[in-house]
Amino acid sequence: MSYPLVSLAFSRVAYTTRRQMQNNNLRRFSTIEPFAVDVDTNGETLASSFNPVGPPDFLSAITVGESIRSHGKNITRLSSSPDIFLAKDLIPEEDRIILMQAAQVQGMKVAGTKQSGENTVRKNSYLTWIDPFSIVSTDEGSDWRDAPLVARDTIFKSRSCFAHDVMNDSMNNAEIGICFAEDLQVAKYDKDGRFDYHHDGYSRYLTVLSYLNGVGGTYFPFGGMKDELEGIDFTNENEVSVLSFKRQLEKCGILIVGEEGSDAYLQSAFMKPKQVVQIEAGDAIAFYNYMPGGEKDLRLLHCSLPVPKEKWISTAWFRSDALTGPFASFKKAQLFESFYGGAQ
Ligand SMILES: O=C(O)CCC(=O)C(=O)O
Ligand SMILES: [Fe+2]
Repeated sequence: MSYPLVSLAFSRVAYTTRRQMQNNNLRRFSTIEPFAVDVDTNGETLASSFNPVGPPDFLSAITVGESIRSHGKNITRLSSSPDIFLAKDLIPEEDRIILMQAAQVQGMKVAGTKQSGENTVRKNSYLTWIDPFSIVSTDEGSDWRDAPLVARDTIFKSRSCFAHDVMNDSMNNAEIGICFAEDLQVAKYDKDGRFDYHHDGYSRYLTVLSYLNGVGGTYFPFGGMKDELEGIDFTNENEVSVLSFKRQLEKCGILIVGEEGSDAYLQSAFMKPKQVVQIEAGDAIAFYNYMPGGEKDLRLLHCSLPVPKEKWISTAWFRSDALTGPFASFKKAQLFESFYGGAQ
């Protein structure tokens, strides 16, 4: 039995497993709701909630403000729809020092991500990438030479805590067609450095951002705004119209602050957050940038506000070219079938 290729002509493919098709001899598709699978068996309930580009089940299960302990870390849900989590103490101090030293030794480039046109959206910001698999000798005794090991460990912890089981399995099996991790990015902002509103894009379905020196400044205008956002299709808008919508809101979003405190940010008229979350050095936030159907979720727009002092972060990005974009539903049905299909 093959997949209903005819449905591929539509931008949405029915999320119907092969087993279901065999059982029901049915081909269902919808151009409105790709995951509206009728629920009449446990298998189908599982299918309708199966979202490999979302949080793992143990995190999906917790509500905003609730914490759990998993993989040795304390994880709290900061927002639901969009999903944002906080992990305490993801990177220990000695590893943070190694990453910052290695970035400097390796050399950091001016970060100049371009938006359309010539405007660069980052200011006073520098970055480098730490290759987790570069072969290094520790003979010479410099701590920063351990950086690849630290990068590997950081990426591994990030995905163990935050990637869906299916994605972790795929990464364990090096199925890069489904999911892979980028090298670890280390970025530094000088005082007044910033990174304007953006969506992480490039099929980066999961971002795990760790604060290396305890300075925050990350702002999610639509974090923690589930009810206010009811009925708005954030996949059909463009970033400009989404941001103009934001301007209508009196108070919105989640601001992450560190040891620098919130005053510097709140004095600017730039934004009025609904919630301020305090982080410490070593803490990490994780967020999921794509909808189950593969569309960019613009509720995950975020920025780094201009920082009052030097700021260091490292970022682990997990990408799925297969599960973002127009054929995501099709690929997801295939994945569901291979992971859960046999169990029914
Ligand atoms: O520096 C921050 O707080 C945000 C960084 C960020 O959004 C990115 O690197 O994509
Ligand atoms: Fe970002």
